[in-house]
Order: sequence, then C-alpha cells, then structure tokens
Amino acid sequence: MQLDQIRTEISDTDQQLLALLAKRRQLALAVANAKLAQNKPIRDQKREQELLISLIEHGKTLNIDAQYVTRLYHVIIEDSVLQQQAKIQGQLNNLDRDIVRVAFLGGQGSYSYWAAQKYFTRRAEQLIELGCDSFHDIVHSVETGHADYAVLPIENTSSGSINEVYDLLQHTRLSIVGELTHPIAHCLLGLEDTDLSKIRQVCAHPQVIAQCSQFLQGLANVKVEYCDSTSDAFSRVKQLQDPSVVAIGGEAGGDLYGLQVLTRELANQKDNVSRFIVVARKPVQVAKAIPAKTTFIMYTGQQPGALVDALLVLKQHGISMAKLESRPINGNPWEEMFYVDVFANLNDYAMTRALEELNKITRFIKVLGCYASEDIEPTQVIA
Ligand SMILES: O=C(O)C(=O)C[C@]1(C(=O)O)C=C[C@@H](O)C=C1
Repeated sequence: MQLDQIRTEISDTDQQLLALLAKRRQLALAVANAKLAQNKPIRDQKREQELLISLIEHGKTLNIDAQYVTRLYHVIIEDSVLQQQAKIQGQLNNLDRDIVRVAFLGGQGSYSYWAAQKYFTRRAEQLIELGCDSFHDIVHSVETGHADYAVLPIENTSSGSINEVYDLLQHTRLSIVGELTHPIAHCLLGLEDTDLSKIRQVCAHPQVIAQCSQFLQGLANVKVEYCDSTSDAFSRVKQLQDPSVVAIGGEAGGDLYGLQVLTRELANQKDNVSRFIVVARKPVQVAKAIPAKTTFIMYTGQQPGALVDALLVLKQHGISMAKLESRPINGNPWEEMFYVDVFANLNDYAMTRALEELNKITRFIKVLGCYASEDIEPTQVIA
C-alpha cells in the first residue's frame, strides 16, 4: 500500500474510534439515569475492575499490552464518571443552561482559561469568557452578576496554597459549587528565532515563577518580569517581538500566540497539578450518588487545644479531612482562620451533627460550599 492509502485507512480507523467513544459516552449517561432510579452510586469499582481485567485479557489476544489497555481505560472511565456526575448535578440543581458566563484569570491561553474550558465543556453549550486581571476582579464580577461563575486556582502541588484566593473566600458570599484538577506543564516559550543562550528577560505570573524557582535560579543575568497572568506573559512576548524575551506557560496557550516551545518540564515537581474551585452566587446540592466535598471556615479562638477539639468532632463523626489550611484574620494579629475541606455531603446526617457541635465550640463558622468531588481515582486491578 502507498503511504497516502495507509494514512487514509488510519484516519478512517481514528474516526471509527471516536464514533465508538461517543457511543460509549451516551451509554454511560443512560447508566447514570438507571442508577439514579435505583439509588445506586455512580462509581462501581467492582464493575470497573471486571471490565478492565476482561479487556486486558482480550488485549493479549490482539497483541495489545496490558499497560496500554490500562492507560486508555483510565482516561475513558474518568470521562465516563465525570460526564455522569455533571449530568446528575445539572439535573438536581436545574443547571442545564445553554450559555454560561465564566470569569477567570487572564485571557485565552492562561491556565485558568483551560481549566474553565475543561469544567464547562461538560456543562454548557456555549461559554462567554470573561478574562480578568486579578482574583479580586474575578470574584467581584460574579458578585455583581456580570458573570455566572468564577474559576479560581486554589492550590498547586509545587507552590502550595494560593493565599490570595483563600483570603477572598473569607469575605465573599459566593459559594463553592465545583472543583477540578488540571495538570500544569510549564514550558519556556519564545519567538521562532529565539536563541536560548541570548535570553534577557522571562515573563511569567508570580505563581508560575514560584513553581519554576529552581529552573529560574539556574538562569544567570536574566530579568524576571512579573505578569498578571500567563496569557499576559504570552502577549507581552508577542507584542515586543524581541527574541531575547520569553514567557513561561503551557504549550497549548503559547500556541495561540504563535510562540514556540524552547524547553519543557520547568516546574520544581514533576507532577505539577493545580486544583481549581468553581464559585457561584447560589450554592448547589450534591446528589447522594456522587462523592461530595464540603469546605467550611472556622475561627476556634486561641484557648489551648481549641483546634484539636474541633478536629475531634470530625473524627467522632467519622468524617475524613481532605485539607486543612490557616490564614491570618485581617485586623486581629496572630489569630488564624482555619479552612477545612472534608469528604462529606453537607446533607449527610454525620456532617449536620458535626457542624452543630462545631457551632457550639467555635467562635465563628461558615460553610463555603458543598460540591461534587472530581478526584477520580484510577481503577485498581487486584493482581
Ligand atoms: O456500568 C456502570 O455502572 C457505569 O456507570 C459505567 C462505567 C463505565 O464507564 O464503564 C462508569 C462508572 C462505573 O464506575 C462503572 C462503569
């Protein structure tokens, strides 16, 4: 066969694969409704294990190795579970809207832009993108009704918590209605004729600079320019048309600005992932069929053992904590507000009781939201 002929067949095969994946998605959505009717949880790890084992076996007869099958399967199952969750949440909260207005940091190509695309592609026909210059403006645009949702980065595996976002959550009446994680693969990006040895200036967002600190320390005589967002860094490089000026950001984002990848994997940690939260004016309920997280803030006071006592309440009700963070309270030096993420639905009996008890022993407590957990653990195959 000629090269062109073979390629045509490959393209045809890929189209068939896509059509089959689309069909599988539709079947998964039908399963979601059947499960709701039968009061069953969305995730069924036993079914996943059986499927994966049988696929691995079948793969062997087709000369497809187990690792390849497993990798593909993880992607397919993650999509299946997230599609089902989004559909059920949409139905429960009457969220099925054609057009949503979403505020996020930066413009097209910023990491927050991709996170917003990823989250809402399962939830809306059309996105109106409202890029903002600061976290404050993002929150404000939802508070004032200019946007329906905001997507905000809250933590990163390399640079840790994003304090500015935590502080904004303390003072807003918005609720957390969703979360997602997004891999952050930092690259050095520049104009086509950039010579790595002649770089003079690197443009990046402060969070990105923190996540790539080790790489940046290794660059001698290079000025680091702080930018409002990753997309701001891209547009500066594009506008300046100076090959000695480069940006740090994601490859897909840089591509939108015609920038070339010069080096990859700049983050201090290999697994560089950011967690984003989605906030809105109205809280949502999470269906029982879906694993939920609840986030609340509390001020315990400074008496000895106050935090331990509060955490013991969670323990006594069998509630696991996903994260504990503390932030200073404005105007009260050395006093701390605690932010607690727990694996629990706000409507669970245990969670209701725990909050009642916490209410009695803390000086201040406020629920920031209850939302579907999008942490989809890969299917475990028991050897
Ligand atoms: O069969 C089901 O119960 C489904 O929900 C479908 C499916 C899948 O996509 O294969 C997805 C999630 C479950 O954990 C198990 C399997």
